[in-house]
Amino acid sequence: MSDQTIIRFENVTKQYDNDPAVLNDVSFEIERGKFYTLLGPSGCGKTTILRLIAGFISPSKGNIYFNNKKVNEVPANKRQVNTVFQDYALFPHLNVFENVAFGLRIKKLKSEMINQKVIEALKFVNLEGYEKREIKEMSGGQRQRVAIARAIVNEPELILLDEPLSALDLKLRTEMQYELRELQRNLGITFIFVTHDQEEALAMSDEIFVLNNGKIEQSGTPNDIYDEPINRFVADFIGESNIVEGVMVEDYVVRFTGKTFDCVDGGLNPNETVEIVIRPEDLEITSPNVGKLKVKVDSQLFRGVHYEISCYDEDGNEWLVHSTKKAIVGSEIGLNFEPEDIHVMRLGETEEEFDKRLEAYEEGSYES
Ligand SMILES: Nc1ncnc2c1ncn2[C@@H]1O[C@H](COP(=O)(O)OP(=O)(O)OP(=O)(O)O)[C@@H](O)[C@H]1O
Repeated sequence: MSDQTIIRFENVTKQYDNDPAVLNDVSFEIERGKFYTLLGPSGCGKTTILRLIAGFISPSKGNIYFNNKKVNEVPANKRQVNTVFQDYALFPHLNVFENVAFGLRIKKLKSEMINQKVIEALKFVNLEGYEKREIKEMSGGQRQRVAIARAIVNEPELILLDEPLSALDLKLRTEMQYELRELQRNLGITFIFVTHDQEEALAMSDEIFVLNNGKIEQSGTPNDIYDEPINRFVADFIGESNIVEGVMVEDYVVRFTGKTFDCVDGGLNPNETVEIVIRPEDLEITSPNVGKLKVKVDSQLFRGVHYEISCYDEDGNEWLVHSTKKAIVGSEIGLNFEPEDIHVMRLGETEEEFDKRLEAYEEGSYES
């Protein structure tokens, strides 16, 4: 554990009543001053993690530490945490100023102090001058900023954001992604952000936790997760992928679609069955006799920045290609890629096993 750790989950399981566990033996650490994203499909347990951190619910098993102190039973109002909810949960009968001032009034701060802090928080979210406005007179994006001002005015150590951008249209959503990221950097407070939108997670986060069925499948920087997904779920969930079965020949050599290719992976057993991921943007279109793979173009969609081309090889595997070059539907083309574009995944490997294998392999001491 580093000195920077603010939250630590130690083998946390959460079960509601006698239902099956919605979080299952989850362990992770959150560091000070970073932007984290919990990413995963509906029902995977993202909100449950936020509610455990906020103190709205307690774990069924395991421990939660806040600044190295166990807080399993510490109530929400005794934690230095503020939550921005999906619907913002603003008070419709109070104006902008009073919405932001609410928590400070409960703490019984002097009115000059409240004034100063509220104005400062509104300045931070670019809403200076909006103090007297009614909530119903504010747009979706502005309401979002009021909710954030209400969270930061309390100077929490941690801000939790539960899908705060999901109600906004695409343009405003993109704008708010920039704003939120900028705000987090300027404040230096840890943000934990929940989304099921993978592009949003990749764009905003220092670190992403990919969740599935109450477990963390993989955690890491956006680059780590995009470039080295550890299994089919992560590869599929983060971006689009071509996934085919293969066999490891030896370190740096893998066989798939009946051919042998150089790759950059190792630490696997010879003849071990593996899964291969190649991202659509890493496939380059060339003539059929030159390409490493020969495929037939099945369909093509223009996506603005690229064509999305669906092809099939002779074994019936589908290959999705993102290319600025147009292809002809029904024609044969070749596909090229570099050794580092091939990502090899060991079947059923956990994140811990993956990290250990990589470490041992890089140190040259791997024994399988
Ligand atoms: N109070 C509760 N009582 C019983 N089951 C619950 C309760 N709250 C959540 N659950 C269940 O726990 C599971 C995880 O829910 P959670 O809200 O954490 O998921 P999520 O990943 O945030 O989903 P979404 O993206 O849809 O909000 C779901 O199956 C949900 O039905």
